Amino acid sequence: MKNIRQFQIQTMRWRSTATAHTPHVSAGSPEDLEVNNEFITAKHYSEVPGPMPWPIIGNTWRMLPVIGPYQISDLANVSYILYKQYGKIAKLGNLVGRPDLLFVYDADEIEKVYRQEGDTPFRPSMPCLVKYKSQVRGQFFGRLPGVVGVHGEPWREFRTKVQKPVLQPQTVKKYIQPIEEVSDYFIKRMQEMKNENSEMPADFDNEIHKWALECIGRVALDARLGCLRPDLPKNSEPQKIINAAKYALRNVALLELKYPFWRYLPSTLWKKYVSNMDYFIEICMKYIDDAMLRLKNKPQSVNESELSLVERILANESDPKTAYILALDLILVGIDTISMAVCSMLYQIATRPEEQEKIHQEILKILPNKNDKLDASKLEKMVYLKAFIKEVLRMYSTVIGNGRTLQKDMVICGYKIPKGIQLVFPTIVTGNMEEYVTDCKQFKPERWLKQSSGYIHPYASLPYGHGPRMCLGRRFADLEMQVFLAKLIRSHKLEYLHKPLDYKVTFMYAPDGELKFKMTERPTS
Ligand code: HEM
Repeated sequence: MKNIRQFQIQTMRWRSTATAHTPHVSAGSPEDLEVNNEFITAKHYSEVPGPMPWPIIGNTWRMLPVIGPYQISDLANVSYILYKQYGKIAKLGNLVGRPDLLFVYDADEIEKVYRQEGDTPFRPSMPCLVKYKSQVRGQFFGRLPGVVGVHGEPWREFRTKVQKPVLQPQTVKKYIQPIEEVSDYFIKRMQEMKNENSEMPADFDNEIHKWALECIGRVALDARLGCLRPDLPKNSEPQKIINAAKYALRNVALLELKYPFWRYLPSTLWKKYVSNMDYFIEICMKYIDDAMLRLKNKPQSVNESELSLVERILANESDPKTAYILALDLILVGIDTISMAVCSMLYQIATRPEEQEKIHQEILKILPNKNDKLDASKLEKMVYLKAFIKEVLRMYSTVIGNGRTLQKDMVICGYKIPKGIQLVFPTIVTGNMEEYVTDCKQFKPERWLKQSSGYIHPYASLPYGHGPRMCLGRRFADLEMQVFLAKLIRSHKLEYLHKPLDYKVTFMYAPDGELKFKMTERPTS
């Protein structure tokens, strides 16, 4: 709020001088002049349209149970409603304990913000995690507490250390075979899970979470955690890790928007959040410690290309804590995101037989024999499957939007927006706007193929975000989805024979209901 007040005083000053200067540009080049003119002619921040705040409680009441019209589970619709009511920029202001939220639905303006974000972009999500990492368990996390819920220089320093090993295609390729092994085993388990109608159990989404944790275990810990064992008890450690990671992510929106009072008083929800995080770290650390011990005792590989992700990080780092903290971050955000994306992919495949057949035919050509194994060049050839994945993420973006806290004043959609405001880029809306995507209402994976004639604005559908802060796990996420779907559809036909499901926001946006897919083995060739 202090920033907004400063900004208002500043803009009053600009208005009172005929040859106004903005605080961050000096009139010189034609571009500077253009920016200056933009600031002079832009409308004041207070004129940005949006729902009227109530006295004292502002707009937070809109998220409250019963009386509030905005439900967290319905945030995707709220994004649409704000767009329909107010246009390409809408302000949800006067929220308890937090800066205003400014929804931007203009892909050109989104591009402008991303292009100017500098090398320490600020993604405002999860202030509860910021407080947990920096204050509640500040001693444990230390000076470089990872990337999630970390900002400024500490974020940049940590991200620089891990960026190359995590995103290097060479490292990712090393995991094709391990992810294939985990996925093959999971598909076998799915066959065993089938009921008398050949359908998956009602809690199949939990089984997908186990597959996701098993994949992350291979990537971040070099270990098979045994999550897919048929006899895994409900109170097993892997299941507890899944529950704790889900709890941590799924309560962020509640803590941030519905019950933000933890900022002032340690509310029950906040205390639960802290004890859940403590518990999550305690169990994960056991597995991470085991992994580190195993790696320490393993004969050193001289060839860098042989090294796993963790080994690469350990080889470049004198402090093993980097590998520990990276593993915690990847496990925390890498289970529920990919699992809910896979739930969405499976639902779309099962309910779109024509597209499923195209995927099947493509995979058959690439893997003609039942026991053929995958490699990088085969995955490369799966252009239709990759396009299908992109199209699901466009129409049903698993993460419904991204955000940035403005680090300098900017003109957006013709309004002067002060530093400190939190921008929301609702991918779920912009990815479905005709202006940015030709025939946006049609599900058309072909639009992503090279020869397609349709138009897609490059900043309208960004499921993994953009720029230096873009999703750190995106290469693994793409690999895991591709490998699992390719292997499943190569060998099985998938159907969904129940009432159509609606999509809902938990933290992720995914089908809401029991995923009782029918799975029929295809004749082997
Ligand atoms: C389909 C699945 C996934 C989607 C849609 C997704 C989406 C996103 C988005 C939108 C961001 C914010 C990026 C930005 O600010 O520009 C993000 C950040 C992040 N994601 Fe993902 N993600 C997925 C899977 C994963 C997986 C599997 C992992 C871990 C293995 C992961 C790890 C991360 C991390 C660590 C960050 C924080 C990066 C930073 O702040 O530096 N994600 N993800």
